[in-house]
Amino acid sequence: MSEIENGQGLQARRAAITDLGDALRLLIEQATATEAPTADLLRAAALIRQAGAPLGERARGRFETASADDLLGGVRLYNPVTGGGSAFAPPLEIHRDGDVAVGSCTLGRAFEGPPSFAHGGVSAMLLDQMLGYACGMSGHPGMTVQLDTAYRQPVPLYTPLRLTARVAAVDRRVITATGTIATAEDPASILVRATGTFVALLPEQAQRLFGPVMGRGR
Ligand SMILES: CCCCC/C=C\C/C=C\C/C=C\C/C=C\CCCC(=O)SCCNC(=O)CCNC(=O)[C@H](O)C(C)(C)COP(=O)(O)OP(=O)(O)OC[C@H]1O[C@@H](n2cnc3c(N)ncnc32)[C@H](O)[C@@H]1OP(=O)(O)O
Repeated sequence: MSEIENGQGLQARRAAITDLGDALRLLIEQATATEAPTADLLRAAALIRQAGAPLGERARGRFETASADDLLGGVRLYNPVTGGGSAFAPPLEIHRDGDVAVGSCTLGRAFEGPPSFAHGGVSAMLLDQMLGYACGMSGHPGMTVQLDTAYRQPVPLYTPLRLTARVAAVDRRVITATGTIATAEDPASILVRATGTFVALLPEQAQRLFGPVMGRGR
């Protein structure tokens, strides 16, 4: 894509993707929290369809990575958990602190399960990402083959959260990682704990699963 062949164009595109993601996340928050009159809902639906139409004119296929992504460099702008371009992502921000991955995010209304608290599947999704990041960070990237979650207390919406993950054991291709969710205000009170098992892919497994994607050379 010639538009992003120079680095400046790439930075501008990534910033624009994140700007669009911010706008979409605001829209989702407004749309899930709204009690506006019914006529306003219909008007908004029509305007949103109109606004989105140009985006559909050039779309990538299933096996094409986004031109602004850098798969091997770990840049995934549409990751549904961490991606700044994803309407669906909180987004979760993760950084490394020694051998621990530390994450932060705040969940809005769209992630609600029990009234005023997060859906359990959302907590599992956040922890899967955290554990996967800890595996990659430790030099043992793998795919999740099992994820066990213990829900000790509900996770509140509209509250800054602090997540952690670390690798507990590596046995040849099998990596075990553990993680937690707490509020940023009270990080010692663990709301959700998870233990995940990850498997490092054999070359033939990687080829079978990701060959069609990697073949495109991005
Ligand atoms: C890619 C390079 C990246 C470089 C990254 C560097 C830094 C990156 C930093 C951060 C990365 C950031 C974030 C990470 C992102 C996301 C996290 C989310 C990850 C996911 O969300 S990913 C999607 C969900 N995930 C799947 O979609 C997997 C479906 N699955 C399969 O595709 C197969 O399952 C496969 C191919 C994985 C394995 O193939 P298979 O199943 O045939 O297993 P195989 O024979 O190869 O066994 C090998 C050993 O695993 C043991 N084993 C198997 N299952 C087990 C279990 N349940 N419990 C305990 N051990 C188990 C066996 O017992 C054996 O152990 P042993 O070797 O000791 O005998």
